[in-house]
Amino acid sequence: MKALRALRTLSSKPRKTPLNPTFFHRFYAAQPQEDDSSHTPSLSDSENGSDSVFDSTHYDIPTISSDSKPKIPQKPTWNTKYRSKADELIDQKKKPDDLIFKNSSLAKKLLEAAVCLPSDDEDEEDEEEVVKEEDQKALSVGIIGAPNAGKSALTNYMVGTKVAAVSRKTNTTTHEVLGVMTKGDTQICFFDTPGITLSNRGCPYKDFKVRVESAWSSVNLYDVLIVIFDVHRHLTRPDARVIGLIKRMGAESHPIQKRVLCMNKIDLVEKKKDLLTVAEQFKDLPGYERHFMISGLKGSGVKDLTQYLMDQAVKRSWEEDPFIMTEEVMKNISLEVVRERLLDHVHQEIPYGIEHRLMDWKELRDGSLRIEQHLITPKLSQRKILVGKKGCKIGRIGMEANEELRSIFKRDVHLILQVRLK
Ligand SMILES: Nc1nc2c(ncn2[C@@H]2O[C@H](COP(=O)(O)OP(=O)(O)OP(=O)(O)O)[C@@H](O)[C@H]2O)c(=O)[nH]1
Repeated sequence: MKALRALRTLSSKPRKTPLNPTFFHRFYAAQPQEDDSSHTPSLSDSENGSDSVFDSTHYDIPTISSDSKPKIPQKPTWNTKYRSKADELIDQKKKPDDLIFKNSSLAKKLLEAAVCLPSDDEDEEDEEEVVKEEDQKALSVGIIGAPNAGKSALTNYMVGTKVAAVSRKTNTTTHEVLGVMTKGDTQICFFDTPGITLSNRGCPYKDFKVRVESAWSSVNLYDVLIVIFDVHRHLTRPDARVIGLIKRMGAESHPIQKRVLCMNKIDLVEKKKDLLTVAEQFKDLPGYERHFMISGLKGSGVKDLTQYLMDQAVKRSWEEDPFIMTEEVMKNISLEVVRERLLDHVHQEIPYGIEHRLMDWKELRDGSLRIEQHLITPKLSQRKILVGKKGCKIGRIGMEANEELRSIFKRDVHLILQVRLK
């Protein structure tokens, strides 16, 4: 939500569609916060020992400067004898058959692509051009689905950076996050709605209620609504509530909004004909303009979906500056990245109970970032699990997060994570 607000302020123009005015419960804050540890019962040194702190300067982490040393282009390491044999097989000169020719040229292209360095043309493709306001097109897209359906993973894949924590547990989307994809003259803003669910496992009731209400109230405000569900789960353990959601959203076509149904996680479905059975089940719903079979995590089918969305964009000036990643957004990303690592490494229900705060954010003279975050646990036992033996768990979380932040922000990052008791 903070990211959302921060990005909105970039635009001097008032937003035409008021997007989701509802108050979202904030699980964590992106603003550096006052350390109120003075108000909490103080810990003895042994309880709050140095192993509860991860400090990236204590580890041998490569720096941007060490990375940027000129790289000598690597020569292929294959044995030339085998290479010429492979060439021979691929060419199949003695059998000029159409299919063989197609396969061999495809295989050759793949080989070439695998060994060649990115060309200057590809670099240029990534460069964004200034698009005049009168030429701009825009689209707002909401993604709705049951918890764990893969909304965050799909958003991340399409936007291309970490905007929402993805995890194995449900209800990880604790606030609405805006992802912006700008390609050519078109800008698409994605709204990753918090899960609509009838089960409140893993999150307190009050929070749960706010989330459900806010998700429903935002549904009608988007130009396009993606209704997403986990098709693998649907085939193995169909959930009546998910079927209810799909049917409800597709019951009748919306006067303005276009709705599409996305069957996600197709990579997990072994028998592909099972997908057709599911498609058949929902094919008569008049509310959906298109059906897509996708894997938001692996990317299959996402290109078609993205193209469909690009085609829906209308002449409207962009809401967001495509060139700027504001500090506010960076702060949120730093929290999301750490949270994602946390969810990956701590398999108990702990991540939902801890408070996650950004305590300090500084851009240093050399351009690097110093980021300090605190993980505050309600129980000592939880703090111990998070810290791990001699600090190995928090160390691992910190190392991985530091590395990822460095690659997202393209600068050196000095990350400090402190685990402490409430
Ligand atoms: N194999 C596979 N796993 C996926 C796919 N999409 C998402 N996942 C996994 O499913 C889990 C849930 O994904 P999320 O993107 O966090 O789901 P969500 O709908 O945002 O979840 P909530 O925040 O709880 O509403 C994660 O472990 C993802 O890695 C997919 O296409 N294939």
